[in-house]
Amino acid sequence: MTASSYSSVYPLDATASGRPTPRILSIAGSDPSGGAGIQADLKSIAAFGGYGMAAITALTAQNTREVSAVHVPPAHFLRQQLEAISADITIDAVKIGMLGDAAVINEVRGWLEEVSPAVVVLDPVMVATSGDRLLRESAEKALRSLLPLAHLITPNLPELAMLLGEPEATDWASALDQGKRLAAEYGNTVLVKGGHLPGSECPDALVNTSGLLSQDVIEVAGPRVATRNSHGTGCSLSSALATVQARTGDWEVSLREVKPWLLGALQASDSLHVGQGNGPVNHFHHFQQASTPGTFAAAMWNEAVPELEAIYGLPFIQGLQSGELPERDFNYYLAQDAIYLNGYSRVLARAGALAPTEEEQLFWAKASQQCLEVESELHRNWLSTREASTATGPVTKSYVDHLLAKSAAGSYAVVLAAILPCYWLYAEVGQQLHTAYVDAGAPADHAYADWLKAYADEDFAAATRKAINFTAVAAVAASGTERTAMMDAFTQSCRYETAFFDAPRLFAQASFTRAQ
Ligand SMILES: Nc1ncnc2c1ncn2[C@@H]1O[C@H](COP(=O)(O)OP(=O)(O)O)[C@@H](O)[C@H]1O
Ligand SMILES: Cc1ncc(COP(=O)(O)O)c(N)n1
Repeated sequence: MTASSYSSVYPLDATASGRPTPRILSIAGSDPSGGAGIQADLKSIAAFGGYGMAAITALTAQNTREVSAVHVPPAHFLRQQLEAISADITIDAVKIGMLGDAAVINEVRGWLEEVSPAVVVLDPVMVATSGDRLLRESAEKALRSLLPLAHLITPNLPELAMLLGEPEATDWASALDQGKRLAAEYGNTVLVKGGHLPGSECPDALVNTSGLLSQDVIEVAGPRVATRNSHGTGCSLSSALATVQARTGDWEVSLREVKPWLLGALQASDSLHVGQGNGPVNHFHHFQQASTPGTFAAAMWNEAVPELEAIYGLPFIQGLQSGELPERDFNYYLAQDAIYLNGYSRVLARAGALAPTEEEQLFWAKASQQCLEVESELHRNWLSTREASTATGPVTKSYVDHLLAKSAAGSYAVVLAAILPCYWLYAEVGQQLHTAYVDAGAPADHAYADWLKAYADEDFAAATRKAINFTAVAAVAASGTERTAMMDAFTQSCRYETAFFDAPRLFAQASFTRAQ
């Protein structure tokens, strides 16, 4: 048996939904491969709920491996683009990226002086990740003249060194010192980025020495992701910061919101399969987790698949399927299940108490009652003739404690996420075991025939689909923090499901050791 990439109980698909927004202008170069430049900016702006606009400074021919050509259109045409936008549209923030040459820089400077946008983030792009130049050397002086017009400057370490005319920093402390010197020289805030340093950590820090921040240096830690896919990280970070800053007006809040997103985008970059070189980051990874009930359900399923694989590999499940499972293990499982169901019933009742609609209240109240009925059925029909320990086992205790803790915390969405694996994984395992039993010709002399026949219950599968839907809908209404807590609770419960099926083996082992 294997866990397929799609749930057999619940149909997974996704639909899009819209969101409201600040208006953000990117003044940058085009990367036709979509990972950096205006393409990355527009994705990042959209990822943070902004309305993205783009005035193109230069066209590059590039992919994930190299920049093979750069074409800079006449600078006065850029000015026309900028004026067309500012004549009509209120711009809440501007992000500036690749500028190409001094003529372009001068036009941008002239326009900035005229319009004075409320937020200006300058990413002083000089060299691409691939090592190709994106700013003429002769334009470096002109670029420095733009710095006083920016509120936030986001150089990488080579760019920071060039702007100061110093050698590149090789450790974090000297990078911060350089950031302080640049901030002091131009009177603005500098974001010092750890991307170009070695080591397992990848911190960023906001630096401002004129008292604009709560401290001169606000460091936001983060782990380094082991990936080559860092094409466009600087572009993505700066445009995301411009967008959140336009909404919050606070650089620290903005960085603390953007940094974990960028980390997730780097971690999810492999799934994009774009190019052979330094690939792009996955800008919409967080959206894909929760913008619709379908996407959240799919994200939960992704978490559940490894646990299902583990469950199918357990001697308990394999023994249940073949009929060779020692009866002692099965009895232990049934006795623990009865204890578990009693606790689970209380948590289901709590979900009913927290439910936002009468339909859901009724669903969970009924589920809670049915759970107690199954518990007494277990005692009446399965346990009355068997010998099994009635003490609460360690896995049962931990699993129920985990559920009770989530229900005590009071978030309906989180309680549902904790409850769900018991439905979903049980229904999946039931269906697989039942199918395997039927495929084997439904042998009547199978030791667990009655159990396997009862396992794949269509009413239970229908209830599972409802439970998944309620959870996924609750996720869309939940805050980002609550969704993270949901995913945590869901994953934890999935792990307990696996441990629960493995508990009879561990109990038998421990009894054997004690008897020695
Ligand atoms: N491997 C990585 N793991 C985690 N974060 C990274 C990694 N590489 C870059 N970053 C982050 O990406 C952003 C861009 O950093 P950096 O690579 O220094 O700039 P640039 O893209 O301008 O060269 C920063 O927030 C940095 O911390
Ligand atoms: C048009 C354009 N703008 C900026 C960058 C820098 O991005 P990165 O340094 O992350 O490759 C790029 N490669 N292309």
